[in-house]
Amino acid sequence: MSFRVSAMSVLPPVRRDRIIAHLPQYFRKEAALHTEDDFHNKVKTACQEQRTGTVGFKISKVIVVGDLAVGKTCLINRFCKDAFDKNYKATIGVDFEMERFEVLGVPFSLQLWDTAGQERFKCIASTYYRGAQVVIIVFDVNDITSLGHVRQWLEDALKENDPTSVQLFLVGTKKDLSSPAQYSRIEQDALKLAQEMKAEYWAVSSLTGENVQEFFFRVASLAFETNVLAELEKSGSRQIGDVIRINSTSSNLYTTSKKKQLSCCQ
Ligand SMILES: Nc1nc2c(ncn2[C@@H]2O[C@H](COP(=O)(O)OP(=O)(O)OP(=O)(O)O)[C@@H](O)[C@H]2O)c(=O)[nH]1
Ligand SMILES: [Mg+2]
Repeated sequence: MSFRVSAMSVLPPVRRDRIIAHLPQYFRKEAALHTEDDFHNKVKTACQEQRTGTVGFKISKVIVVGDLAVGKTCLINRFCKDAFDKNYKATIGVDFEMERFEVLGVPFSLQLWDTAGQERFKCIASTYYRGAQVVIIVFDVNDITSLGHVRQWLEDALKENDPTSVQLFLVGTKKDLSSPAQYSRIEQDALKLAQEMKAEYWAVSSLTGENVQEFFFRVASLAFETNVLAELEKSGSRQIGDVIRINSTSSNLYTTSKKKQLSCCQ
């Protein structure tokens, strides 16, 4: 008797509120990773024709960094657990949550790494930065100092990753505590910084939930889109020749992979 266990049969179905059928829009046009109305046509076709290769089985790593108490843990908890705790409990080292989505009918998972902002835990936390596809840098819209530290967080996160392939987001939290006038002042600075860093800018409130789901849907969608495009490029260049290459020199398997291996301690 043959017995097959596939990932699909082991995992429970994706939650109905994690199904993404259209590209969620950016928050601010002037600081968006791209401003297209919908998913790339190539991506839509590939999903329809089920030509997404291994994308559906991969898990994309997302790291969330930023100063202590800016609201990183609350942001993740609002999205993953629909909960909010007004008491501050510092993250010690790191925590992570898995979130499963279905994008254009294809399963897609994000592994969200919540890191510690406190200086004394930073050293442990930074050992988990490596291999991130998405970096989310968080600041508090009521605290200009936390915005000032964003560049340092970026530098630390990119040390452990390939800067050319990371998708970057800059997120202002605690929007509920800010008056519209105060908010729009800090937004000017945040937008400028986001543009310089080539990051997509968002402002959210984990207390009210404002923009939280929209933000994570956008992250999942853009990460997914990038992965499908990369997969298509790979399969486009592979074709018949690759079978021959695999059979003849196995070392080619490694030389075709461009992934950079960075050392942890420098
Ligand atoms: N009003 C309001 N308070 C918030 C919001 N997000 C977080 N807070 C509060 O800010 C404090 C810090 O939140 P955390 O999410 O624990 O901060 P963190 O960035 O994870 O801090 P570390 O783990 O030390 O790096 C807590 O008291 C939260 O209740 C928000 O959107 N609105
Ligand atoms: Mg925390």
